[in-house]
Amino acid sequence: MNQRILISGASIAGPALAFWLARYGFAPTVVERAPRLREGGNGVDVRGQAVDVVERMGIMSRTRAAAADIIGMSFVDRNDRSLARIDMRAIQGRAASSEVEIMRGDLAAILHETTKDDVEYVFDDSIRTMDQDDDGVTVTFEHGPTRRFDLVVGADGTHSAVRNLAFGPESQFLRHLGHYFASANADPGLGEQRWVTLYNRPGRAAGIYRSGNHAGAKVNFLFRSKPLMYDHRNVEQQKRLLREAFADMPWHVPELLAGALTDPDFYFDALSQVRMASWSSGRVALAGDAAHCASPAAGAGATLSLIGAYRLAGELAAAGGDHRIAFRRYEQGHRKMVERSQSNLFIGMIAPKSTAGIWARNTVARLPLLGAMAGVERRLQPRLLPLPDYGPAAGSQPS
Ligand SMILES: Cc1cc2nc3c(=O)[nH]c(=O)nc-3n(C[C@H](O)[C@H](O)[C@H](O)COP(=O)(O)OP(=O)(O)OC[C@H]3O[C@@H](n4cnc5c(N)ncnc54)[C@H](O)[C@@H]3O)c2cc1C
Repeated sequence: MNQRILISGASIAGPALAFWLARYGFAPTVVERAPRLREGGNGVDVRGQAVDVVERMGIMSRTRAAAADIIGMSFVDRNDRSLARIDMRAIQGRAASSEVEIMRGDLAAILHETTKDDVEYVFDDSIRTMDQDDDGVTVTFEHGPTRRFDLVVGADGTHSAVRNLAFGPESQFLRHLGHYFASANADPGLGEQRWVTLYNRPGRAAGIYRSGNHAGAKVNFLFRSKPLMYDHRNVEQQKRLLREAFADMPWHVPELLAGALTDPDFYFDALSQVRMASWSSGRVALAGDAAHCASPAAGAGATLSLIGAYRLAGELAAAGGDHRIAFRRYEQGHRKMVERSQSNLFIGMIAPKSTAGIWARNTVARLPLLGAMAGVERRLQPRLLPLPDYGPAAGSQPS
């Protein structure tokens, strides 16, 4: 039952889901709009239960070997004098745990490399229409021929095309968090190795992210703004908005901007959350940011995607491919963790609204108690449902 599964999106959620589906005997196909695997983005965290998922996938040693090894954030003034530092390893409890921060592109590459022999990947294409009936879904594509699948999963990010087709326009589900974020590859020859160096003006932050395992750097920009009207697929419009927002900013911003605006992997988006009452509609389900983006400000996107993909595939296997049972159980198992992550934002710390706010942030950052306070807060978090073990014995295999 329900053997052929189409997944839209080849970033983190899509390939992770394909991995587990192939492991359980399903036949996944991944369609990705970009002509190749996208390499952009900063470090993403593999935390909590996602560590177990990555270990069960057998890719933990590769993931750890590619770790970005970031220590924390260093706040500087316009003359590069240090104002304060935050050791993020202590705050996240990373130093004494097996959790990993890894460049998003490196994690995507590991997932793709691990799955490419067992999974059909189609790059440079996108779903155009989906037509569900009792037995399956007929899918037409922008370029390829019409095909028939048993199930479709949208793992195509915050602006998911699958969600648009099956659930309606994104305006119903996207919650704007009052900021825009951009990231690009550039090497201005600035910033400290293994630190994110940040310069602030009220409501704006420009930064250099220099990981421990890459020669180049990532440059980042965050600015406060009410919702802006632009086409999220039009990169030139996004670049113009970024240029305008940072036009008068001192420090090294002019050269960071110059580098970012010429990078082909330039990434720009609103900080927003996806909130939905349900993650499935008939034979179509959503995974990762498409279902429940917590925003880069939560630092949980990759973790949630890895866990959600594990649960979705595992529930399908456990239910013998019955999507009605599996989609319900996937949601029951995963939602609590999503809600917890969506309420855990730290935007205010990165781009305080006012000069006084920047001063207060720097003062708090100098307190030695910050790591201990975060540890207490972590221990007070509500307990999550344990990660199920969906071995082949957990349920019947698809026939
Ligand atoms: C280039 C890039 C840079 C990022 N940078 C950061 C960052 O710096 N910090 C951070 O916290 N998060 C970043 N993210 C988001 C982060 O990857 C996610 O929050 C998290 O890893 C969950 O991933 P996901 O697979 O659900 O979605 P995403 O990582 O958003 O991936 C969605 C995938 O679907 C593809 N896609 C989109 N539309 C279609 C379509 N119509 N048809 C087929 N494929 C489609 C996209 O090209 C992409 O590969 C970035 C994402 C991308 C794609």
